[in-house]
Parts: sequence; structure tokens; C-alpha cells
Amino acid sequence: MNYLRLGVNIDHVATIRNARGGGHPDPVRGARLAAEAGADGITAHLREDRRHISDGDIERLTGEIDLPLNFEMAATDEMLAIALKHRPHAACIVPEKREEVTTEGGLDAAGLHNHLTRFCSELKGAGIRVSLFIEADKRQIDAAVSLGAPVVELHTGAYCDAETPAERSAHLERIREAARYGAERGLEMHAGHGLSFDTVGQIAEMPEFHELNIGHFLVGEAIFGGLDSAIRRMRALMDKARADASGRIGA
Ligand SMILES: CC(=O)[C@@H](O)[C@H](O)COP(=O)(O)O
Ligand SMILES: NCC(=O)COP(=O)(O)O
Repeated sequence: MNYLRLGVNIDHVATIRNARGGGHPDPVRGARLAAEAGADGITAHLREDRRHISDGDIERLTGEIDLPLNFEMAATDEMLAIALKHRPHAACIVPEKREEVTTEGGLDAAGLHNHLTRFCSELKGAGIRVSLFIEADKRQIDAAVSLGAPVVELHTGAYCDAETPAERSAHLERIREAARYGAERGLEMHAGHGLSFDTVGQIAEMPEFHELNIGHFLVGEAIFGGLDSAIRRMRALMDKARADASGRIGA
């Protein structure tokens, strides 16, 4: 079974900083600590309204942190110019609505196909690994393939927020099918949004996934036990889920 990378999303450190202005807590310090705790990458979403991560944070993350940066961005010319300037390891195109509390659903890669073509090709041309943050939906996966994106990240928010076990297993099944469908079409499969200690295992055990991006829960847990311990525990749960699943496959 392939290694499952953990990308730590440090947006939520910046959310706390911005509640008061000033520089504390510093998301770049969070990224440094995440690296020490075993994160394989850092994710940061520069929202158009700059509600958490700032332009200066992106500049410092690319200059001061050795881990690969996954730059989450809306498909706008402003964000494209910033990505091309900083050349992060990866750029994940996400849908954005100013008024939303969080990223409420996946990118409509099928509906926005013509609009996205130029963004995918300019990012790829600059050597940036393009990822599309989409719902677990075959139509969206087909669109990602046709746009030439090498990576998709499946939105796990609905699975994490499910209110009943039946609802949760229905979402899980959709994610499982989409992960297989995408991997069969040559896409590198990632997942993320809303994952917690309770929900990560069933996603981590799917062998198609290469990377999970997790932030909000980790920063929340950090209040009680520290960021280092939250990341190490998440990492251990991911590894256990993988080991248990490969034991089942081998048995
Ligand atoms: C796209 C995504 O899911 C992440 O960027 C993360 O959720 C960021 O947090 P906010 O949605 O609170 O901006
Ligand atoms: N793309 C999803 C992500 O980076 C992390 O989402 P969350 O764990 O902060 O909800």
C-alpha cells in the first residue's frame, strides 16, 4: 500500500491571529511545528477576502518552510498571478464564495471547464502541480481528467458532517467509488475537509488516497493538547488505518 501523506492546513492559526490583528499566533510558526511533528506538507488557502492567510504568510511559507506548499486558490486572475509569482509545489483550485463560512462544496470542474482550462495550463506550464478540489462525483472526475489535472482532492465535508450512521456510510461509499474511479483514470487522489480523529480512519484505509489535508480539527485540538500532539495522533491514526487495511487485504 502506498504511503499516505499528511498535509497540515494552517489557515486556522491565521484565523485566530486575525481575530485580534497583530502577529500572534503565527501560522508560519505553526507550519514549522507541523514539520517537526511529522507533516509531509503544508496547505494554505489565500482567500480573496484574506479572512485568514495573508499575502505575507504565503511569501514567508514559500521562503522559510522546507515542506512542499499546497496553495489553495480560487480560479481568479489575482490568485493565478500570486501562484505564478511564488511557484508553490502544488496549487489546488477551490470554489469560493465571499459569504460562506467555509468551503461548502466542491469545484464545478465540469460546469466551469472552459474557464478552468487556462488556469490549469498556466499553472502546469509554471511547473506547479495542479489539483482540483471536487465532490466525489464521476462527472467532476471526468472533467479533471479532461482538464489535464494530475491530482484531485475529494471534499470530505458532507461525510464528516453526516448526522446519522446511514448518511455517513452513504457518503463514504460515494467517496470510495470516486477514489477508485479517479485512480483508475490515472489521477493522484487526495481527500480533505472537516476530517477529525473520529472520521480519518475510514478515509485513510482507502488505498487509492495518497494525501489527506487536515486543518480545522487539528488547530481546535491544539487548544487542549498542543499542535504537536494533535498532529502526531492524527498521523498515528492514519498509519494504523493503513496497516489494518493492508493486513485485511493480505489475510
Ligand atoms: C478548501 C478548504 O477546505 C480549506 O481551505 C479549509 O477549509 C480552509 O478553511 P476555511 O474554509 O475556513 O477558509
Ligand atoms: N482542502 C481541505 C483542507 O485543506 C483542510 O480542511 P479542514 O480540515 O481545515 O476542514
